[in-house]
Amino acid sequence: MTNLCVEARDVTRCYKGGRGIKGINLAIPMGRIVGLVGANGSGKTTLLRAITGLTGAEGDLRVNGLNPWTQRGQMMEDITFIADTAILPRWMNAAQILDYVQGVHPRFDRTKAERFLAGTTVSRKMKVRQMSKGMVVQLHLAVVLAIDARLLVLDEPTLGLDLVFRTTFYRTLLEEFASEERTIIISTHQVEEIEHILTDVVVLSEGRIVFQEALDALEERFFELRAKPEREEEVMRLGPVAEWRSLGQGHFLFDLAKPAGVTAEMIGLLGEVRSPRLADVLVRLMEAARPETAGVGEWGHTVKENKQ
Ligand SMILES: Nc1ncnc2c1ncn2[C@@H]1O[C@H](COP(=O)(O)OP(=O)(O)OP(=O)(O)O)[C@@H](O)[C@H]1O
Repeated sequence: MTNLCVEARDVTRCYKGGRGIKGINLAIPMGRIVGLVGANGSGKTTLLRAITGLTGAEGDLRVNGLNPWTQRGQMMEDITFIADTAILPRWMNAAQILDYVQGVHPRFDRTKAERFLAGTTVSRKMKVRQMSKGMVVQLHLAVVLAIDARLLVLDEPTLGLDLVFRTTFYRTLLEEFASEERTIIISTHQVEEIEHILTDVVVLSEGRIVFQEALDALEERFFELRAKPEREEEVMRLGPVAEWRSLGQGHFLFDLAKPAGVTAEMIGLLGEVRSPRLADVLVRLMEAARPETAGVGEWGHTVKENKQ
């Protein structure tokens, strides 16, 4: 029995013009909370739809050990997939939605959902169209948290919500759903909002995975150096993976995994070193992976003027 929740080997779904996802290799162990990050059109939704069996693809894909295309019915008993929290049928009231989920999902615990809703402002008789977006999220959370699934797939679940509801959504998810036996995959554009709950991050660019790493390892791997102009030539010789300017000062991102031989101590001799923000690392890596910005080195260099 495998302890991998998602295992993808060379998964490819090509649309016209070479768009889609290409050669995806992924191994997500059970119990992880994975952030799927990438620019618009990078393939996040396509990958999540393949994982949930909604989109066909070439290659090998196993979800909880099952084939999403030939064993979808059985596979979905253990998965909850939310494409958008705003899609609940507007003409139904909260109680009818719970009736519906109870009818279609064998692992739905109605009592648990009712208990969760009792602590919110959503009443059982209220129709979805009468609810604010925040209330719809509460209702959605009640459904999600009451389904005893081993994999929860969320495709930009908090789009269009205000900060308070976004924060509540993720906090509740972490407190009420996450466990060692459950895996969560969340696609998002706002990685800084969820980085505190993630264990891993996967970055897509133009349909390919350009980076995947556990967050713990990321902290050990990446350093940001602010160097004085007179030291910049020396800095460049150490092979930063990206560089940008802010208020005239050069910022250099180093990945200690490449090139081999560079250490934090060597970097520290050339200026002020700090841990970069995750969002900064990911944005620089995504920029560097794009053909129009890629330059020297495996990731390429990006030189950007940051006006802030
Ligand atoms: N059914 C389809 N037919 C044709 N092209 C498609 C289809 N679905 C997706 N694509 C293309 O595949 C690429 C990846 O799309 P996808 O929706 O997976 O990206 P995404 O990363 O989720 O984007 P966003 O962040 O904007 O939601 C895009 O270029 C898109 O136009």
